Amino acid sequence: MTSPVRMRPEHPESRRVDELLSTFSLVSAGRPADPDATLTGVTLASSEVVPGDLFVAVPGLKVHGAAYAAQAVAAGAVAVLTDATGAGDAAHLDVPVLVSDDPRSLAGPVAAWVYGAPATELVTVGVTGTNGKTTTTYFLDAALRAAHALTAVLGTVELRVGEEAIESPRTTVEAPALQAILALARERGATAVAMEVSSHALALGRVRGLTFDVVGFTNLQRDHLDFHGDMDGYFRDKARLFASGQARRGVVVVDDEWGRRLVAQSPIPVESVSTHVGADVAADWTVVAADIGLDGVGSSFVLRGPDGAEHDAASPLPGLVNVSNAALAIVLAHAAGVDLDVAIDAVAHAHEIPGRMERVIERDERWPLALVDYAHTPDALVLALEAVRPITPGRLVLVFGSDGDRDQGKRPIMGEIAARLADVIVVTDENPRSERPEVIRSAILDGVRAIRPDLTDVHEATSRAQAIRDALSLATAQDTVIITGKGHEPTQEIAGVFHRYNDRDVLQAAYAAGPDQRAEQHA
Ligand SMILES: CC(=O)N[C@H]1[C@@H](OP(=O)(O)OP(=O)(O)OC[C@H]2O[C@@H](n3ccc(=O)[nH]c3=O)[C@H](O)[C@@H]2O)O[C@H](CO)[C@@H](O)[C@@H]1O[C@H](C)C(=O)N[C@@H](C)C(=O)N[C@H](CCC(=O)O)C(=O)O
Ligand SMILES: Nc1ncnc2c1ncn2[C@@H]1O[C@H](COP(=O)(O)OP(=O)(O)OP(=O)(O)O)[C@@H](O)[C@H]1O
Repeated sequence: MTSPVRMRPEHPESRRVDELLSTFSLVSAGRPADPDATLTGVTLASSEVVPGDLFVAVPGLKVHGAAYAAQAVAAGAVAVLTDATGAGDAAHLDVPVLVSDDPRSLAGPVAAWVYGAPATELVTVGVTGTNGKTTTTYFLDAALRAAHALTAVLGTVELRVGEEAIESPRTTVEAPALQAILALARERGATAVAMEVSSHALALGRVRGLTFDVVGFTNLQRDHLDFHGDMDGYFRDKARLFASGQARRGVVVVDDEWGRRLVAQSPIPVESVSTHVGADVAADWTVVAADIGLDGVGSSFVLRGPDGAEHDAASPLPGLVNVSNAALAIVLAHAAGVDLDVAIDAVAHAHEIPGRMERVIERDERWPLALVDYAHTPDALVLALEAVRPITPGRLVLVFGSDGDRDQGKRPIMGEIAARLADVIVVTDENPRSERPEVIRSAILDGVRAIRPDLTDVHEATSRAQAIRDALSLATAQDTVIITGKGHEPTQEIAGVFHRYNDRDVLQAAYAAGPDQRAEQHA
């Protein structure tokens, strides 16, 4: 995977180590700070150190970063910021060691300081929620692009500044990497940034040191309970984005109780958006009518603003959830200073988003329609299947699995959903990680069996690529094949190894091999 190291300013500002000490009231351990020593960057990972960096050594869930301080210094780190425990390990190093009670929380503010507070020169918008962050962020970027000459978009799919993009290592990068990217964006002349903010990022302080101009909330659904404990804990972590000092104002979708709770308790001013037509939820912005296009291309809807004026709008992706994402993106862009009509028009014409209801094979007389979607939670799976049903004259063929080392409870639930809403099911692997893949598949199949005890039209494939080929060979041209769970992901993680793998590539290779090959497989 490409590292975010490349996303750094070419001409960084420099800061003196002794100033860092006084600005953040740090205690010095080990060698005293040389008054001439300067810092030009910050990192949390020894493997990403660039000469001139401050290495922030934090206590992790697995190891203490201070164990890698010597490696960081060998790679060019000029100082180490750590806690009292880490200071013991780092004291012998030939660089100043600065001590704080909570170096992880300081990493963002310190990086913002080193890079010269880049966010203050950018319009910054952050989007959180279980589902829809990526989609909303891309819709939002389309609207920001209509008003700004250059923008950046940061999230699960990629880290993009203008036309320069790299694969993203995760949804929200570590705080120092984020500040470096913001500094690069500013250096390149970008004036607006749309980014996804995961609950892990909020829990681990990755957006500290950045005050967003506007933040958005999509929804809260069951996910990541392995990390956050329960839904209340998950909500508390998400709600951290809506805090004074973290954001100036917010926009919240109030379709679920969590959104309504967030509005009720938010310490920052928020606007609410209700997107379920007829739900009768009081909100500042309301989707009062929606025409969910049966062509699977998109939907049109009417958005009523706080002044009562009604606006014709559209989502370029199918399904009700994308009406919700489009409405949120429009209101976020407007709150971030984009003219409302400009935002509505730009969102309606937003480009396709990798792995989000992405149509890879179009239906013709020989091929089924085949799509890739990132749905990997029970609710998202329901929505994805419901979105494609109206555009499926024949049977709905679903290929899916569930991640290893992640929430185990959702496996049978997703199996049940598949059995209820799809006609033909191919259960396969997602990212098994350290778990045995057959154990994961078996948990999913338990759920399938609860609805379809005889397992009619249910298949199991040990290789995901084979599962996709199987699905294509099972499908007729009237059917729709939908592959959920991995979306744009460029790798599959099996037993600690990341294999290059992408659902879209497999579909395209099968398509390139031709329908005859498909028929042969069928035979
Ligand atoms: C659960 C979680 O988020 N863990 C994060 C946490 O890891 P950790 O506390 O276990 O760190 P550790 O491995 O003990 O290492 C401690 C410190 O030593 C450093 N280190 C470690 C080894 C080394 O060789 N050199 C080195 O410098 C590490 O960079 C780290 O700073 O801190 C590390 C950096 O400080 C993160 O890289 C790591 O994210 C891991 C990789 C991860 O997979 N996170 C996922 C779950 C995540 O954040 N996902 C969300 C999206 C979720 C979603 O919505 O789907 C995301 O934003 O991507
Ligand atoms: N507003 C929404 N409500 C519920 N489900 C949605 C919504 N938007 C998208 N989805 C479903 O969730 C899946 C993930 O969408 P998207 O990638 O936009 O979300 P995300 O928040 O970025 O997810 P992740 O954090 O896992 O990367 C989509 O493939 C779709 O099936």
